Amino acid sequence: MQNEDKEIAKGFIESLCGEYRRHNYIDPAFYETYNVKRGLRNADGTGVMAGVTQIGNVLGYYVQDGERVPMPGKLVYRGIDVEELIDGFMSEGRFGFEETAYLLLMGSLPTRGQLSAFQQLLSDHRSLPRMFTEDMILKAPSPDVMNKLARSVLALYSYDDDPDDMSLPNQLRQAVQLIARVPVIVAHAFAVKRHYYDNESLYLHRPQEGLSVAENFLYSVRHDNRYTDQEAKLLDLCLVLHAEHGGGNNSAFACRVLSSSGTDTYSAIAAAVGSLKGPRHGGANKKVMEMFSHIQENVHDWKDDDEVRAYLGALLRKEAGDRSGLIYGMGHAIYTLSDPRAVILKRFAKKLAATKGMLDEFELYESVERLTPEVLLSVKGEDKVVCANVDLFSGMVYKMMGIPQELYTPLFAVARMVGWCAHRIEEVYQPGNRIIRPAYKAVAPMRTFIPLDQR
Ligand SMILES: CC(=O)SCCNC(=O)CCNC(=O)[C@H](O)C(C)(C)COP(=O)(O)OP(=O)(O)OC[C@H]1O[C@@H](n2cnc3c(N)ncnc32)[C@H](O)[C@@H]1OP(=O)(O)O
Ligand SMILES: O=C([O-])CC(=O)C(=O)O
Repeated sequence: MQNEDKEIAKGFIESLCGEYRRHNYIDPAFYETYNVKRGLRNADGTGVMAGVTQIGNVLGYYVQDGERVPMPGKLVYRGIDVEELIDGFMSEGRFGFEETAYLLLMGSLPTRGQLSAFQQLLSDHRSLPRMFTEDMILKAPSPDVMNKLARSVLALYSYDDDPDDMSLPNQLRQAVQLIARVPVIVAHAFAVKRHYYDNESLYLHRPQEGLSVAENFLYSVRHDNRYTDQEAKLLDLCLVLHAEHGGGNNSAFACRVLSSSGTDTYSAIAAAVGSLKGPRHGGANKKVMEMFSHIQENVHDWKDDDEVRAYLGALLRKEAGDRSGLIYGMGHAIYTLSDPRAVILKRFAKKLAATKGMLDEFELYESVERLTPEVLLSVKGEDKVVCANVDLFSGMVYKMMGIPQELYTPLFAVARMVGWCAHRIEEVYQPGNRIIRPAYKAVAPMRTFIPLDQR
């Protein structure tokens, strides 16, 4: 398009925006008038009950005499407290992500034999279809790895001999294949992104037989393939912590909504990837890093609470940062006093910061965690109990491991793929499940059609 035509098109779009604004305002008071559950949340902030699941449970409050009472957060996978699960495999010195994937998909902890057969199955399904990287990743690069991941998941449909077969064996095969392949897709999409957008050399590593998901990931994204056992075990822990979060989180629910229509696995999972990319959901881990670079640039004395408080206030008033009005890494739909994953990650972040000489930065994160509730109260009058969520410290851990920022949200997707697949299969196989179809209160008044020359 010529520059002049671009200007005309821009002017027309601006006039369309004015037209849109004139006819499309919805008064927020309607939510109360019509008792509409904004964000599918009840008036007390609890989520509307939209389904039944055996996969994961997220506890952040209890209800007493009709009141929501805050409590320390708990995350439960298939009835097992995640903290107990982690202690279990870590104390025995093994990787836990594959075991967690088996637990979440199947509903029971694997025996030694089942675990090694499952690891082998993942390994056998890891390689991408012939020419997939060349045709689907290299030829249409994206500056955003999550965008490339969503498109690649969708593209896998055309490489699958039975993409629409809804039988359990086929659904499980697709789930295992996706869990195994997504780390490879992410590694290749990242390499291609660096090559095309950052003018870096291109290297594409093949996954190695016998390595865990965490080891293979580090092996693939590093040009020299090198990693330490300590790094791989820490990444494995991060993957376990991000693997699942109940049926109501935005991406799992998106996956369940699509699955309830009877659509194929790739469509449902691509939608979940798209949801996770959002900055209020998994994309927050990348936003946390951007936010801290703004804080670090603009707050001169990181130890001065008044200065930090003032900057957080400016963030909330949309006067600083990305002007979204959000303090990323803080707040959660369910957790109140604490997010158990943030508690664990904070512990590791502190240990790593001490060894890397980054304690000042760690303490700044702690100040943001400590000061956000009072700033939310003073700026927005919001007195809900808010805590750090999983995204506050995960990025700092990844940063100290030398993992590039573009991979933070994709790593979340690598882990959450397990939860999405488990929720999809549950949605498809629950007897009595119906298409998910909530209602929207229509508020536009009726009017008559006006012929074109009379408008
Ligand atoms: C993996 C994950 O998805 S974890 C979450 C990652 N997201 C973030 O870190 C982004 C920052 N946090 C947030 O935006 C929110 O806390 C969410 C999206 C996580 C949860 O949102 P909600 O369930 O609506 O939170 P809640 O009911 O506590 O919100 C009450 C109000 O406080 C605001 N609020 C809550 N947390 C924050 C925050 N961190 N920064 C600014 N405002 C906040 C909400 O926007 C809402 O305001 P509104 O009434 O004007 O709409
Ligand atoms: O549960 C939610 O709303 C968000 C989520 O997925 C998580 O915290 O991991």
